[in-house]
Amino acid sequence: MASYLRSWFASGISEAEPGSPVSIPTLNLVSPPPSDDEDGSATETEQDDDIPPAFPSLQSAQRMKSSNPLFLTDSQKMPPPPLPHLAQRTPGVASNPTTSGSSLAVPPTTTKRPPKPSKKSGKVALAPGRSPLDWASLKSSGQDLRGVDTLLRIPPSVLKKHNKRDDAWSSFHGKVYNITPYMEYHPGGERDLLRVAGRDGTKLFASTHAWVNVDFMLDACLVGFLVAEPSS
Ligand code: HEM
Repeated sequence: MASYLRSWFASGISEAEPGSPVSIPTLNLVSPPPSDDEDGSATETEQDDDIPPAFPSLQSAQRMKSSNPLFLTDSQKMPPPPLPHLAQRTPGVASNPTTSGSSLAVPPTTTKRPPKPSKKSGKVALAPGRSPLDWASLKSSGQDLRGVDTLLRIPPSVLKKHNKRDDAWSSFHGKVYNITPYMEYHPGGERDLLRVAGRDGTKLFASTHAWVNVDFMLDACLVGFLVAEPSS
């Protein structure tokens, strides 16, 4: 192979042709060191060049010392694992995972129905035009949302009377608000809001959504301040 390449180089690239418009650089051939196939014993159709030499070398000390054979016969090799009994498997039926090791059946955790969400409390679908943004617009519209002319001093007995859907007051942190206009805008629904109608709702409010700023939400609905019951 190497001799063939050398002869090809020698014949193909020699000198630039005189008078040629393009000057082809001259390739100075350096004779390679003589190799084994120079003696003419190797033929041009030789196929062995790509086969690597044996490793460790056939005459190496490792081969001499070792009593174990480097290449195992088929009978000396470890047998392959047994094939799964696919033919005996019924499609759709879980095979015993302790004996088979695998299964295509649905995992048992997903066969149990998820619990239905509780409808007791939670976010409700607000009617069109009753979004938090609509509430903000209503608050700043200047419309009277208090229902009173001046701020009042309100004892619990008076607060108690305002406990209906169309006349609902509630107190939070000592301030009394008319929550009636907010009913349709409450993301938690009217029913939950009515639970605090006519009484102090501070505790229930805080346990439901302490992050909501009630004073900001209902500032336009302030009707007065909760006071102690007057002694008669
Ligand atoms: C008048 C005072 C109240 C105001 C201004 C108010 C305001 C709000 C606001 C702004 C939200 C939305 C919160 C959010 O998306 O993070 C909300 C949700 C809610 N509110 Fe109220 N709320 C009031 C009273 C109450 C009361 C007394 C209850 C009774 C339990 C209640 C129950 C709920 C519930 C269940 C939600 C839905 C929580 C959720 O799943 O996100 N709210 N409320």
